[in-house]
Amino acid sequence: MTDIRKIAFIGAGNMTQSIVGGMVSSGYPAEQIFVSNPSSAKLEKMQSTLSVNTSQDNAEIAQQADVIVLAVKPQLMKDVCAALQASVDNLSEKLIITIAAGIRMPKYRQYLNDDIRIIRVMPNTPSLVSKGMSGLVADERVDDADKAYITEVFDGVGETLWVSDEDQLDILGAVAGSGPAYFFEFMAGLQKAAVSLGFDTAKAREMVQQTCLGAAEMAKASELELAELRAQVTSKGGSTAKGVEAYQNADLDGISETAVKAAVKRNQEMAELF
Ligand SMILES: NC(=O)C1=CN([C@@H]2O[C@H](COP(=O)(O)OP(=O)(O)OC[C@H]3O[C@@H](n4cnc5c(N)ncnc54)[C@H](OP(=O)(O)O)[C@@H]3O)[C@@H](O)[C@H]2O)C=CC1
Ligand SMILES: O=C(O)[C@@H]1CCC=N1
Repeated sequence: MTDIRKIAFIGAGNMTQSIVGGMVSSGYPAEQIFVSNPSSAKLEKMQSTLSVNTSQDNAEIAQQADVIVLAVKPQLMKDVCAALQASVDNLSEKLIITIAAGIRMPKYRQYLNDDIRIIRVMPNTPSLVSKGMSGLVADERVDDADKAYITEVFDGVGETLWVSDEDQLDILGAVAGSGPAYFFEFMAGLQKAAVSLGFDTAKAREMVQQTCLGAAEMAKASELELAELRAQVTSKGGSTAKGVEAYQNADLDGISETAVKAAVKRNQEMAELF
């Protein structure tokens, strides 16, 4: 990192723990990271495992930070922002990052202040193991130094993709933000199948996770189309063809499209609701 700023995470939930864990592993100085949460257990864990600064007072850490990351559930965002607006000086001098799904930038200007510099980031939990995929979109008031800073932070925990507008961020969120959940669902199904045929859970899990990891790494390393990689596994008249046929008969592509569209729709609904 070339540009180290004091960064305060409001909310110490799953996503903050993934991002901060990945940041510390990638060398971001823990003493420049602040995390707040109403209850203490998650803070104590983060303090002891990552040596970051913690507080149960959002305003206290926001006040001293250069960058504020809003990482609470969308339904709490309005109240959390209102409390910050009432208690933190010079909000417009700070860079505001929000990772909440759905809620659009004009709402934050309404809740915080008209002059804020704001970037929306849509990360995912594999940030914890530095394999995250984060989408970003910035308000026009954000300058190149802010963009470079936040790109470097999220590149440190995986890969980043800037998108042109918030509609695209909703789609990216439905694919990459939610994607790990779809993937775990699929993995759990494979694991259950192995168990139902006689393997114990530990062995079933090992074979599923290593297979998925290998396939994902191969897809990333290869320039071949995914269909070609699939064809390489599928011997003519062999066993894979029968398995793939079962997935195709159940319309796996159609299921994925339905899932992504449902998640996009919910992002749009949350934009209206919160
Ligand atoms: N999880 C994911 O994969 C992704 C999540 N996101 C977004 O990240 C945000 C957080 O999600 P996630 O981490 O999963 O949610 P979690 O519920 O795990 O975390 C939210 C945290 O906020 C805390 N909190 C509640 N009230 C306040 C408050 N007033 N001030 C400060 N903190 C508060 C909660 O504390 P307590 O538990 O003690 O009440 C909890 O620790 C959401 O907006 C979501 O849309 C985006 C991309 C991916
Ligand atoms: O489920 C959610 O709303 C958030 C956004 C992407 C992943 N989790």
